[in-house]
Amino acid sequence: MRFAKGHGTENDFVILPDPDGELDLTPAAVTALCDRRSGIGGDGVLRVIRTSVLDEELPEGVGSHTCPWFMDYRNADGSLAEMCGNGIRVFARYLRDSGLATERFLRIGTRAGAREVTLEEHGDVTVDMGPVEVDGPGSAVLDGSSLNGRVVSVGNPHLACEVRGGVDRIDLGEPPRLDPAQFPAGGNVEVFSQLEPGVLEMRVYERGSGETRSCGTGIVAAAAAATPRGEGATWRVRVPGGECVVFLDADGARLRGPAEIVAEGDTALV
Ligand SMILES: N[C@@H](CCC[C@H](N)C(=O)O)C(=O)O
Repeated sequence: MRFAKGHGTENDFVILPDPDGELDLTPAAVTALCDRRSGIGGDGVLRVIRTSVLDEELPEGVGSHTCPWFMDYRNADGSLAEMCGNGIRVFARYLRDSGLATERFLRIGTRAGAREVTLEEHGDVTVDMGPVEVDGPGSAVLDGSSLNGRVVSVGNPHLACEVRGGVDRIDLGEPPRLDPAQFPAGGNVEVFSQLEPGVLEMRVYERGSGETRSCGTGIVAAAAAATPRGEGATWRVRVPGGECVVFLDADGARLRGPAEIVAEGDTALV
């Protein structure tokens, strides 16, 4: 099986080109690929498949005539996720580099709906992330203590928690415990602090992958939680793996950041 490896702010992915949907991608195969010692290593898998050959039910607006390609995203533990903000930039870069797409403006299908992606002239990739819902308060139990935040949906579920004293003092070694009534399918937990006007720092514990160096949807969730309700804003968000920019307005969010393909090869793990 051909594969590529890519990352966006060091959130890294194994990319599997499967245009005609011939692959039986089991959770066990995903965990084997993502294993950092016995596999290729990654926070998740991006299966590149034509929307027209997918056999799962697609969200409204994700038709093969409007979105030829579907980002079939899997977390490192093999679970499915609705959306991946870093992954979709890497996915777009792969489509373009491999010649599967020739345009700079792409519309890509995801389980959270269709997303418009622009490969910028200067190298970064901008994604229209769609609507962002900032809901009521929620909490997580981390390292025996309770952390309060806002429940945010960016197509996938997040708890974005503003913390005092910097994000480095928070131990994200163990999975945060979330209220199953609020997060029936689990969730991603972000801790963030404002460093200066317009600049946030953030760390994340991702559902299905553990602590990662970055999470694009998490970056958007933190930026939305830091913005007073009803206001537009631009935030630079620093994560351990780099920096992204979030533009928020009444329609939702756009996320801009880097996307790189670093290797290609063959694997017998699938
Ligand atoms: N790393 C991603 C998010 C991947 C999915 C997430 N772990 C979930 O289960 O919702 C990003 O960049 O957004």
